[in-house]
Amino acid sequence: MPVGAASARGTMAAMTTDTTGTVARHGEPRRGGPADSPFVRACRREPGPHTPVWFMRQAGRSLPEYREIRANVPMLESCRRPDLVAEITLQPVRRHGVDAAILFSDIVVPVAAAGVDLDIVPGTGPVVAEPVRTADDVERIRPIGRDDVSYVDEAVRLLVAELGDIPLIGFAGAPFTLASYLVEGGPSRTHAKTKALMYGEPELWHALCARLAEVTLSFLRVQVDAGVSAVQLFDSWAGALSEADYRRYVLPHSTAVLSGLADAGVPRIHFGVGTGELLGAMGEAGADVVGVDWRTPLDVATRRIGPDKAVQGNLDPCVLLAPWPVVETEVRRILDQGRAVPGHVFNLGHGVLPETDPDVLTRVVALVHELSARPVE
Ligand SMILES: Cc1c2[nH]c(c1CCC(=O)O)Cc1[nH]c(c(CCC(=O)O)c1C)Cc1[nH]c(c(CCC(=O)O)c1C)Cc1[nH]c(c(C)c1CCC(=O)O)C2
Repeated sequence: MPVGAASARGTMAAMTTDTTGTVARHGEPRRGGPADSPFVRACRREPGPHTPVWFMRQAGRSLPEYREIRANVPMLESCRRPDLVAEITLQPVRRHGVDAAILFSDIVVPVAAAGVDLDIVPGTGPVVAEPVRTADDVERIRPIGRDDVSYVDEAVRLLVAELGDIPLIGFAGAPFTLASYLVEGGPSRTHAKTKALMYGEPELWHALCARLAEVTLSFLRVQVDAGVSAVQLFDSWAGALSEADYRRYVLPHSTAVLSGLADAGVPRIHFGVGTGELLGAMGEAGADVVGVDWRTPLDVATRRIGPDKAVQGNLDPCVLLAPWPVVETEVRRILDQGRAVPGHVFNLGHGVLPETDPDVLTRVVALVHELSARPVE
């Protein structure tokens, strides 16, 4: 069981709270808290007791307890209720024993707080009432502060107290991925309208991305100030771009977000799907850890990213639907590759699919811990 999981499991009777407010277990020496956890150590490329593992979209529809709690609550409303956010965030920690929790929220939450009229439609994703396509539309996206997302501040504080030594990951969507939802009006396979605006009206494009970077940075600042131990910037759809276009149209804005957190003292993870050709640039944006999908082996990724960053990934989420021996072989292969890189956080190459058997996730966590266990000096 990971350190501090007893807290997340709700056995608070076995806990004491020291003068710094940090929960410690009876009979155990005080440790360094989440900053000393296997997850944060791997992000810093420091050795730890085992390879840490968590799953993108671990809080969500693969869990029956999630479906139950969300039964009559719309997605955006659930993101705005700190009690629900805390409970849903803790569900996968209790069930799987993962090495990190990720805040339950969505990439469009700060954009909604900035005044964009949108909803998250079940089975579809974010849908924007009036797509953003003109300079006036961009102007209507207001800068945000703590008061606009006080429910996130509150939820993070609740969670940090409850999680003890287990780190909480905060997150936000990167400017390109957010811009795609805003310009298209919803999910898109080709991002055609987004790219048309990018190529056709570069000034407007840069104004939109600069505004989104500002909103994103403020949103992440609120989470850092409330106590998250790491942040992940999701640029899920950046892989739709060539490296040259990524560098020209996107990199300056994602850099504004990540470099804006250089003084925050928490690891910054930068993730996208289909970004094999962009990995070097995504590292340059100011990441400490670069997320890698299943298309690029971790050792190849590290050659592209450089030795001064850790990598996170990269099991194909579809492998979890295969028979267990296949899952085991793939986990072993990824851990072997992970041994050859400066720091490895085990994860999927993209989010958990809703049809995934949660017991398989639990088994993967145990297997990663078992196969990677090592003595620490
Ligand atoms: C692109 C993107 C979105 N949201 C997110 C991304 C980036 C990650 C990625 O690439 O998958 C990020 C996200 N969304 C959610 C989380 C929660 C934390 C976690 O467990 O990882 C995170 C990190 C909850 C969610 N966000 C959403 C759900 C499903 C809502 C439900 O339960 O009805 C959850 C749990 C909705 C959502 N929101 C979005 C999509 C594409 C969807 C799925 C649409 C669907 O298939 O229903 C936008």
